[in-house]
Amino acid sequence: MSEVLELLDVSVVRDGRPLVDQVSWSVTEGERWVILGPNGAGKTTLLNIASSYLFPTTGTVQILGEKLGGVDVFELRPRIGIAGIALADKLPPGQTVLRTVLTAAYGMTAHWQESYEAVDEERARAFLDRLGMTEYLDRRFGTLSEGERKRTLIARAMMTDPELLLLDEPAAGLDLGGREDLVRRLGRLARDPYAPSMIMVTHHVEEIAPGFTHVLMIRQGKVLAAGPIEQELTSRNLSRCFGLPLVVERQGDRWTAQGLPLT
Ligand SMILES: Nc1ncnc2c1ncn2[C@@H]1O[C@H](COP(=O)(O)OP(=O)(O)OP(=O)(O)O)[C@@H](O)[C@H]1O
Repeated sequence: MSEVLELLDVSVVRDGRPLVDQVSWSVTEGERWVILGPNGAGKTTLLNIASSYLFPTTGTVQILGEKLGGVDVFELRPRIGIAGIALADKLPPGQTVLRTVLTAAYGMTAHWQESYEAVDEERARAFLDRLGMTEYLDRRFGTLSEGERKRTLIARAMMTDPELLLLDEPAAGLDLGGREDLVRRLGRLARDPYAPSMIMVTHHVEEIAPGFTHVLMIRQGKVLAAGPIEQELTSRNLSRCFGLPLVVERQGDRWTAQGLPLT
């Protein structure tokens, strides 16, 4: 098993303040990680490092065996799939869902003159189908609901056959049905042995799909806990992470958390 991601003593400092503070973390091939933490904790900053878009102020980062700073990021990036809100804003709203997914195969956000291979189109249709988007192939991306947009972005991220898949709050803004539908689909992906290693940022333990194996908890840029989910996703760790008394429970293969009542 090889390391997919390795951060050693990584800090990101802006305006004299560490957004990520001496983080050491490694993700091994096949693992599925959840990053949990309150608003402003540094979760997206960590994902931006993992996607090679942000270089740390200090420390070293290895992504898919390549050292950040010593590798051409344009060769590295196609090996990483990213589904996040920031990307959604960069995609042309007038482009169809199918085109939106297809353009990922060529590492671009809009389609110009490139001719797509039939095999690419088949792949795009297959990923969209797995995410329940078959009925929307010809719809314009900009007209999709938030849930439909998120599922399209995940299909898009899978297009390049990435070795590492990064999901930034995939269930944020979804209604209960939409969340549960997405969690089921992510669960299927997480348990697929051929699926890439995965890192998902979330605010809610209810959004952790079955099949996720590890959790990293971060608060004010510092890692509070990192390791196997059954070991680290405890009431104690979660309470420290979010800064109030919380009780976390496992129900079957899902998680729930509640604050303790005020006395
Ligand atoms: N370029 C920047 N310059 C200064 N501060 C920044 C910059 N980018 C992010 N920050 C700050 O760094 C902190 C961590 O941001 P980050 O987006 O990583 O948090 P997060 O855990 O993803 O938060 P959320 O859950 O709200 O999305 C925040 O306080 C944010 O305001």
